[in-house]
Amino acid sequence: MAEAFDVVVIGAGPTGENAAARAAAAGMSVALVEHELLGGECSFWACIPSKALLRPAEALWLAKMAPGAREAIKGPLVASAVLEHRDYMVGDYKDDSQVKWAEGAKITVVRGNGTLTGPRKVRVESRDGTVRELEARRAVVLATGSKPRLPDIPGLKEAKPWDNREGTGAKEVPKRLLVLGGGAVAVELAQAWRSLGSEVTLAQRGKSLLSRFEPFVGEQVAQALRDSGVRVLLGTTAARVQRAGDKGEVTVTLTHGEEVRADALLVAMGREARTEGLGLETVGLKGGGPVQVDDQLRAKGVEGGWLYACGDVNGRNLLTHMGKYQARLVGDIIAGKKVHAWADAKATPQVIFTHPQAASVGLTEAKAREAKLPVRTVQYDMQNVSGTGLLGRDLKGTAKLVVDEKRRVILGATFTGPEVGEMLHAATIAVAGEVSLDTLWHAVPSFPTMSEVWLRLLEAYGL
Ligand SMILES: Cc1cc2nc3c(=O)[nH]c(=O)nc-3n(C[C@H](O)[C@H](O)[C@H](O)COP(=O)(O)OP(=O)(O)OC[C@H]3O[C@@H](n4cnc5c(N)ncnc54)[C@H](O)[C@@H]3O)c2cc1C
Ligand SMILES: NC(=O)c1ccc[n+]([C@@H]2O[C@H](COP(=O)([O-])OP(=O)(O)OC[C@H]3O[C@@H](n4cnc5c(N)ncnc54)[C@H](O)[C@@H]3O)[C@@H](O)[C@H]2O)c1
Repeated sequence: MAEAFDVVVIGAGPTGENAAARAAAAGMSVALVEHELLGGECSFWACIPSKALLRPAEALWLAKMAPGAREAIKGPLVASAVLEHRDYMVGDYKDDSQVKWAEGAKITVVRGNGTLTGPRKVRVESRDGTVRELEARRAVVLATGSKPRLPDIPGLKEAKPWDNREGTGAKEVPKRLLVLGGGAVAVELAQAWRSLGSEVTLAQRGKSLLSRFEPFVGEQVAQALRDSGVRVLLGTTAARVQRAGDKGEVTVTLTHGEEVRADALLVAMGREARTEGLGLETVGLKGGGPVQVDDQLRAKGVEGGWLYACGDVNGRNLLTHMGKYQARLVGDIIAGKKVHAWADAKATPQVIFTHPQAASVGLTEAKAREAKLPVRTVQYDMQNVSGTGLLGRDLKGTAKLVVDEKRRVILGATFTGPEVGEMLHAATIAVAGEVSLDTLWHAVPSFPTMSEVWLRLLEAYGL
């Protein structure tokens, strides 16, 4: 006989954990199904380890910009200590603390692979072959995340390249690393492994890095990578890949004809929703792509509105904080609240944790113009505010606002520079809250912080 819960959540990454927590906090009984580690990709093989690898290099870079501290630095990063710090931050790849948290939140953890077997029905098969049948009285939430995309390039699969798991989890620093891709994973991990001593080449098919951001972001991050010794190749990608033996040198022939040899090859070419084998066809959906959802995160095309999908699996915004946002809403919606997800389309923030950092929220100028909005932009150099100069010599960056001229509200904001990620939330509040420029003029930034750039931007606008 099936075990009944109000809500069954499949996948215990940050999204599934939050959906389960919110539903449990509203008094519902919740089963959280996970076949690997509670905490998901983000905690063990993505956000946390990548940031743990990047932060020491950023701290060293900032110290080198501060006279007095600079002179105290006697050598490069100690790679073994950085890798140890990474292992500490991922809890040595154990999820004990998360299990404890789930128990405390009155969530029933069910270990095993979850598949839909029909409306409101989930079958969980554990590694030892034990099967548990679950039934959801109110809702099933899919939060199965995503997996790396491996393009069909001759020899690539056979060469056993690194994906984000080895890219964040490798125990040794490769002498030579080739990174394929030019998005967030590529730039962050290229910089991280370069800082640990690898000779890094990055090959990006497009003409710029980080193409979803304002164009100056990709240009400045490319320059920073080059300054730190990464060879950045734009407009080229792998045409063929060959590995000598099982663990030997890898040779990649790039589309412009050059051959690059490396000890490790990292594929950072985007991600795909994890929906195959999930039993979607048993409820009338197709597997293989993201689960299409409406603004209440309900799967489109499923009668009765009992199936939800949030986080990477619905393909709306592949970011932990956006998955968690959707998850909180799903918990509330199942509990009967009338809410919907609108920040996805209007006010999604993102920080790229390279040094310098890049941070943006809302629409870029190009996207706003594409949407035919009445756009005016203002831009200011971060180095011209006292806060930046005090943080260190020769630190630079750019701040840009995309303003809706008619409504005098900010549609999008982008910052580059040292630690600008921590400045982003002010912009997110302004964008999500549609705070008028005239009101923002009275939001006084402290002196001498980098946030004074807000004053300069508003002055540039004409206030
Ligand atoms: C290298 C890297 C760095 C990143 N850095 C950042 C960052 O700094 N900030 C940020 O916001 N985002 C970052 N991201 C993106 C972020 O990792 C994802 O957006 C986030 O992990 C999505 O969370 P999720 O819970 O939806 O999915 P996941 O984290 O993928 O979790 C899904 C869970 O479901 C489980 N699962 C899947 N199928 C089943 C099944 N059938 N049965 C049982 N369990 C199942 C999986 O084992 C997994 O635990 C990064 C991504 C990468 C690759
Ligand atoms: N700090 C952060 O917020 C952070 C960090 C890492 C990852 N993430 C998120 O995780 C997701 C995955 O990151 P990602 O960098 O893998 O994906 P991405 O979509 O950001 O970038 C993919 C890159 O691969 C290239 N590419 C795709 N297909 C290709 C092909 N067939 N041949 C050659 N090049 C190809 C694209 O041009 C692009 O540069 C993203 O949504 C990203 O935002 C976020």
